[in-house]
Amino acid sequence: MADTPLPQGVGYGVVLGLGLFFALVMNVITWVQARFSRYSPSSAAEFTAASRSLKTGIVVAGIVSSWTWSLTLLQSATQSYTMGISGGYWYAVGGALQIAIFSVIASKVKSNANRATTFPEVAYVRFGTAGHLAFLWCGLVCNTIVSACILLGGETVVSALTGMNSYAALFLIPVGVSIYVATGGLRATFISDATHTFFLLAILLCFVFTVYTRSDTVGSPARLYYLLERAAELSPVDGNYHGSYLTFRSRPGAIFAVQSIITGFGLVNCDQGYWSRAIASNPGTTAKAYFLGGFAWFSIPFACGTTLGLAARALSTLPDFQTLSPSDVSAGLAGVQAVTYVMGKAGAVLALLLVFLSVTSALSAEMIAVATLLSFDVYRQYFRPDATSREIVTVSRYCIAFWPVFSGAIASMFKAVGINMGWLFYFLGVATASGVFPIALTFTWRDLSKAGAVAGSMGGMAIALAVWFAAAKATGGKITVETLSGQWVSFAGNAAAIGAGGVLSVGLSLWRPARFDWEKTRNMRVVSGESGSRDGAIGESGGGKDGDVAVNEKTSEDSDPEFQRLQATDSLDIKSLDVTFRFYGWLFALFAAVITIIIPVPLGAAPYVFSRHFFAGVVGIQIIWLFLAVFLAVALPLIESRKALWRIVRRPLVSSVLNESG
Ligand SMILES: NC(N)=O
Repeated sequence: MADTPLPQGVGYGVVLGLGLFFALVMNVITWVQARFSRYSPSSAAEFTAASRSLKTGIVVAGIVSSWTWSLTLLQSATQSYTMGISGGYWYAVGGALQIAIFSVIASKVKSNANRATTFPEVAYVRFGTAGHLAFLWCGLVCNTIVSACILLGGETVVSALTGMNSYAALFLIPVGVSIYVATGGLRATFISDATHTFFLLAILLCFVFTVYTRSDTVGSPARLYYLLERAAELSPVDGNYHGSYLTFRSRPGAIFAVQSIITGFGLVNCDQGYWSRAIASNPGTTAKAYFLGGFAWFSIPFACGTTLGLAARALSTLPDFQTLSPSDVSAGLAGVQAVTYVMGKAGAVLALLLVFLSVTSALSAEMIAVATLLSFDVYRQYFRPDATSREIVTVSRYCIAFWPVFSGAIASMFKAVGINMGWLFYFLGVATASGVFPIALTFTWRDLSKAGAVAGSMGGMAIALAVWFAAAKATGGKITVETLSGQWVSFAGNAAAIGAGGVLSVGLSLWRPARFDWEKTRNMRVVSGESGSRDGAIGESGGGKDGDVAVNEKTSEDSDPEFQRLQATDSLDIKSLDVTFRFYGWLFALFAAVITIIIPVPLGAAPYVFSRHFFAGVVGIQIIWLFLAVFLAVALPLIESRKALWRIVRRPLVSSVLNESG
């Protein structure tokens, strides 16, 4: 994009002004909550795990918002722009499956390691230092690449729309986020997530309605259909049936489907953020929240692909639509250019806000995840085993201050050597998917051995990198940024990562099974000196009352609330958790079968290009799905927290009246 639709000042205004405004609002909320509810962010359990007591709606909002990266919005549109409607669909499948499968894994986390805070901690109990360091490495690699990817997506859009200096954007975007995360901890990220999700979905709905009902250039599914037919004549998709953008019979779509699913599995398993959320939620609500979160999140990349990506391709047939260079497309600018063309400056401002919101909420989740890993698995594990709750919170805050600088520097290095967000997306699977089997099996399979866990995660990563480089050399003659991002090359790296991780971890464990006793992880030690719970906070759970898993409360002589909490949660009803595990196992299998087989396979197997009516039906489903997401991620948290919100609003009012009259 040569000219920028907005002045540079708008870029700085949004990045710094809006970022600091959010920080201020979140600080006020955190202060009010610490003052008028029972949760204080000075406790480690509250800071890193939100006292493990959040309700379904707020966890759904957190999951949707933290899983909606700049990459989600931009790359899904790019995929549909380049390979047609199946691109955005497969992007959505890839991410939604991984979130939804956590509903199954989460029951196992609860029943087998409810006292854990991080996934490497559990590896330490099961496999000792080697397992701990291997998993910690996987976690840190994942958080580093994801943070860089999120920042590069945000930077590309901010500088393309406003001309803001790229390196300034990379370092300034995280400033406001780090302030509110450092003060409020995980619960602050959940609350900001819910707010972000509301605006994000509202902006997305605005784009969808403008493109399909109000725009002079598109304005209806029928007109978009007509323009896409022309686009297929002018620049047909190599490997698609009749070169059409409206078919699932697509070779690049099929390759991307596999890549997207592998990458998604690698990302959620290696990202501490998703384990934190599994732990933070009430046992009765965790599984439900993950399933609903995956279902709601699907609507976002699906809409970005089907609306923004396809609109960009359709508009490219018009003479006054600015041509996108291959690097613009790879950097994720297709969708942004489409809304800017359709809505003018208003579209540019909304796109800027949309991407900025997604960057900040996703980055806040990454920051808290990294701070949790560094404070629990480095500081407490290797430097200060008797660290108190307060010390852990202090170290977490230093880590949150450090992470923006570190990830900004890494992203700048990538930028300087010509690596953009799209390239990193393909690299993510290569770098993380070897951890999928070893990490997931750590919580679910007692026979997983130390050799299997370490060789699977670390050996798998080494094999994946070797295969990736070899494939680039074999197909492109040399190893360059460009040859490494070829579709078959990254497919080979992704497949090697998940395959080698799986074969090594399962194979070595079958050879010498560990026969692990889950009581050891159920009795893990927790941080000493936990306290800080008072009563009633935003998103607070009803003590398991609304859940589908029984929690047998026990009374204790001990006055420490954290001790009492553990007494209660340690007596989780394992049988009920097994029922939850089986229920969500079946539900997940059904969801996976529908979105990966029942819908796309017949569509892809048949020599079929969507008819005009069929396409209009898909657009309708897309809109209904977005509204369902609004209900699950915006309305539900408000409905569930209405009493706590009212208490928080009422207490300052009552105390100020009492102060005045006293
Ligand atoms: N969060 C993802 N995979 O977009």
